[in-house]
Amino acid sequence: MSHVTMKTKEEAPGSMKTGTEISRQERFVYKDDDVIDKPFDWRQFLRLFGYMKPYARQMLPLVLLMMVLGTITKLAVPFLTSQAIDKAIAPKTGIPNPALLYLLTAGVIVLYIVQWVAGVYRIKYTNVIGQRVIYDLRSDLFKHIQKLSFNFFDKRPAGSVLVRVTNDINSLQDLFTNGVVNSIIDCVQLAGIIVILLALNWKLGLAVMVTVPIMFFVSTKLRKTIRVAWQEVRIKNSRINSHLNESIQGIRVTQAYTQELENMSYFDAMNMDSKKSWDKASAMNQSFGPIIEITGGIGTLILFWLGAHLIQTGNLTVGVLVAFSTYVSNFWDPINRLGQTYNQLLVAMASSERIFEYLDEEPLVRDHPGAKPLPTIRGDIAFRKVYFEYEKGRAALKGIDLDVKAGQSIALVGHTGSGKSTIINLIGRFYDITGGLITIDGQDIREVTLSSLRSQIGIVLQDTFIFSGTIRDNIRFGRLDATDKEVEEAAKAVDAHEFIMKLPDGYDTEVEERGSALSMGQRQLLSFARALLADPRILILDEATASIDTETELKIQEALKVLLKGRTSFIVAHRLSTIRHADQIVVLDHGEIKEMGTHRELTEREGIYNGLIEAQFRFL
Ligand SMILES: Nc1ncnc2c1ncn2[C@@H]1O[C@H](COP(=O)(O)OP(=O)(O)OP(=O)(O)O)[C@@H](O)[C@H]1O
Repeated sequence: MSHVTMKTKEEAPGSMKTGTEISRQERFVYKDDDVIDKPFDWRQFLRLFGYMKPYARQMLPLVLLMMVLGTITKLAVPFLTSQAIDKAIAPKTGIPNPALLYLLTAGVIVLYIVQWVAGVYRIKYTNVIGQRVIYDLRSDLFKHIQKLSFNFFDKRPAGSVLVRVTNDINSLQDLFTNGVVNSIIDCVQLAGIIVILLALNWKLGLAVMVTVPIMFFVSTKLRKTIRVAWQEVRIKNSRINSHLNESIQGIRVTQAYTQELENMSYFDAMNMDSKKSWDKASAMNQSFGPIIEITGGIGTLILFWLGAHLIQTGNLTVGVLVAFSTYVSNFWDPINRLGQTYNQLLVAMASSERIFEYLDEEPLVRDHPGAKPLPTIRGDIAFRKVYFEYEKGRAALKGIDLDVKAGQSIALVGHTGSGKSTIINLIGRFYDITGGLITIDGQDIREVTLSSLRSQIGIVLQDTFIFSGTIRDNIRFGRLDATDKEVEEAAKAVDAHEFIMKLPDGYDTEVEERGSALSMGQRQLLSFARALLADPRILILDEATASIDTETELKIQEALKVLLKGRTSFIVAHRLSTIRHADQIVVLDHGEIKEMGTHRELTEREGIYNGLIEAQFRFL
């Protein structure tokens, strides 16, 4: 793996870079694969083809039957043609045999029909198998990615995850729908042609095939470079996709900073890069065609030269020569296709390696063996000497001790980066602590099942994620079996009902992903309703920092009171009104608790809290 950065111009050693150059060159960094030519990995190959297993029994026999029928009929036609020439049109006796000619012609027609029907059904069944395999792979991958822990997503841009679920899976599609079956057909056909050629006239057969090893050698060498070139195209496209995803997600910031032109020129460079690599690979690919044609031409030359000689010496009939020429022309196609399938297979192996890498990624946070479901909780939470680091050697929390009684509300305050979000991430076990113990009602949270723990914790994040769908669906996300009435009651309780009813279709108004048509305050109220509907014993809330008008602020404060009532709550608090009402305020600094107490207790001290409060007032 390597970091790939776009460079707009070559850096001269020791040259000075301007700010613009630095930002243009190093602004976007995407993690790509290197173009590597790995030895064939049989275990991975078997794992990949294991996906065909569930369908092999039902459909593979049918596919094989169609394949055999198709191949036999294809190979039989030239033979019948040779018989028609030698026995019906120009037999040794000199008397043509029209009856036999009609019979053989009818035979050829029947063979073509069988070949056509077999082809139609073979394609139909292989497509079904291929599509099912792709469906299974895609859904396995999606299911697995959903289970992966936060740390997995911390390390990867969304675009690159997206590329694996889309591009990499798609690149397997061709192999499964065409490649596999076609290559079996090609092998059978090739073997059939070789046997027939040798049986018809072994001398001529061997002479025609003399070019095969030469062609094989040349093409193997060439294909390797072609394959690497195509791999490069794939990597460049994958980088474009990552960048596209990032650009669209960040379009508002781009426009706000009027960076559109910069972005366009960066994208242009990427696009051009991709086009160039495509041109290169495609030109290389085209060079392969003439090699096959020249070899085929040499084969045909040998055939007619030696064939004519053999006919003159009475060792070959015209019919056999005609059959030979058809077989020989059918000989190069399978060889060509086999080479292509081999390339396709190697590309698929590279893709499947990337897919399996994700599938093999174990969620860091998972149920321990013997984990029991957490019974319905009261909501006592305790932190005992809790240590945590996201990256080895960089402690984010250092020995946190905290006791929270059921029903209490805790406000977490502190400078940016002091560890507030980290604490709330640990309660829901989105990361596992590196030292110490966190208990809920006296139970170590690592000893209970994740689903039983998380289902009893409600989380309202600062970035309130609204999914595409109706307002009703978005609130119901808190508890999927809630009735419409319950959804509306939750909305009423947090005072969201009024604004929802003003929307064009009320609760049935469709909102786009991220709820961009809603205001920040509205999104927040919706997420409160969602959390209220879930009715968790423990509530975690990352308060939005964005300033909202006083009226909405009051609304949110009222909604919060409803939401927090009777629940243990942790709030990353930014507003004085929220902080003041908390039962305990925990002041964090560089991952440690520096002060703890009620608002009154803390304001009486000359500590960090006082400094934070004063700073807030200074800006008012
Ligand atoms: N996903 C992550 N990977 C690595 N380090 C992280 C990650 N998230 C946070 N950190 C680091 O852990 C420390 C604590 O971060 P945390 O997000 O808990 O701070 P915070 O108090 O919530 O800050 P803010 O008020 O700015 O949200 C910081 O030094 C931060 O850089």
